[in-house]
Amino acid sequence: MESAITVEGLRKSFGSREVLHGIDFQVQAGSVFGVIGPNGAGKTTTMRCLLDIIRPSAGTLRVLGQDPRHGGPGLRRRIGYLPGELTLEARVTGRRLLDHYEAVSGPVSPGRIDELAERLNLDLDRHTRKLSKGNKQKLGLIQAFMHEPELLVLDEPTSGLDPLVQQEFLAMVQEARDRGQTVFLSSHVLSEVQQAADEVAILRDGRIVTVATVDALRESAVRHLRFTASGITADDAGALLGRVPGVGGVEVLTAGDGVELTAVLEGSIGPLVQALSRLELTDLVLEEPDLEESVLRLYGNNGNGRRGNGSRRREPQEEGSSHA
Ligand SMILES: Nc1ncnc2c1ncn2[C@@H]1O[C@H](COP(=O)(O)OP(=O)(O)OP(=O)(O)O)[C@@H](O)[C@H]1O
Repeated sequence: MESAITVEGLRKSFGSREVLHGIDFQVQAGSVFGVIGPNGAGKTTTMRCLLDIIRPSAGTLRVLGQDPRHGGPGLRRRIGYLPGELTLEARVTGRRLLDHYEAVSGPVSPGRIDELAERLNLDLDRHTRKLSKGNKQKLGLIQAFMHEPELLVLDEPTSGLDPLVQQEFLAMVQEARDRGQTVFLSSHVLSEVQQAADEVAILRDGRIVTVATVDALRESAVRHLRFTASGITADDAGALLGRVPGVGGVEVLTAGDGVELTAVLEGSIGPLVQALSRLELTDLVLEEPDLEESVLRLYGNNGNGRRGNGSRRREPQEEGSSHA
């Protein structure tokens, strides 16, 4: 598949301080690609290089088949950009401001602006200076989406939005993808990238820790499990669970008539279900895969991409007896 963005060996220094240390990734055309990372990881700097707002210190960039340095206004019109820090201090209404952006970004279908404003619940007749942070963000989203650009570059797009509007935004991203547009977005919240993106790059301290599909992240994710069972001792339940492949961190919370255990499952669920079928369960909770935890493990303690302490497995005897 054709790539909408190609980044090779991207480095950026501010003065003597290098903040991007050689980044490589590709965004396939028509896909949603999320970059996540903690504050200061380099997400905004990467986006600003892609838009030629700042110039890389080294590396090769291709955006919609062109070097952003030479793409000029023609390339710019093919991109919808939501900056991370949106400053809207003009004494004009939202509608006037969007008219101005339309003159710059190219034609917008009739009714499109009102449709987006309605979806995001934004009053376009209010002065932009008087808008709250969330409403300014909505205006920024409308100007990025309104001309249906081939590529959307969205820096922390849900910042300041309430949950209902966040859901509407995610629907807009899916629709853009369905129309064949490419979406490149950043966030420091994994859950929203996870909902929206096909692929995720994890950035930390100016380096890519990993690039993975959301499905792959989900498969490698850990799940937390809790159950209560009757007619079995804590030792036996602990020993049984301890023998199941992929199960670790077994803790026995209570022991009375029955037992309550918590554990962590990594990998396939099949062997666990088989083991549990031998118990008289009175309650069972298997949580959604915790991608946040997997990503933190991928960060590792030093962000070098090695897996952290995924195997917290102890001997069954120890598990069963030490907490009972
Ligand atoms: N114009 C600049 N001059 C000097 N340093 C800068 C400049 N812009 C960014 N930096 C530094 O580059 C590093 C990466 O910043 P960047 O804004 O790209 O991170 P980020 O991942 O977008 O973080 P956040 O989630 O906080 O927005 C930070 O250490 C930041 O202080």
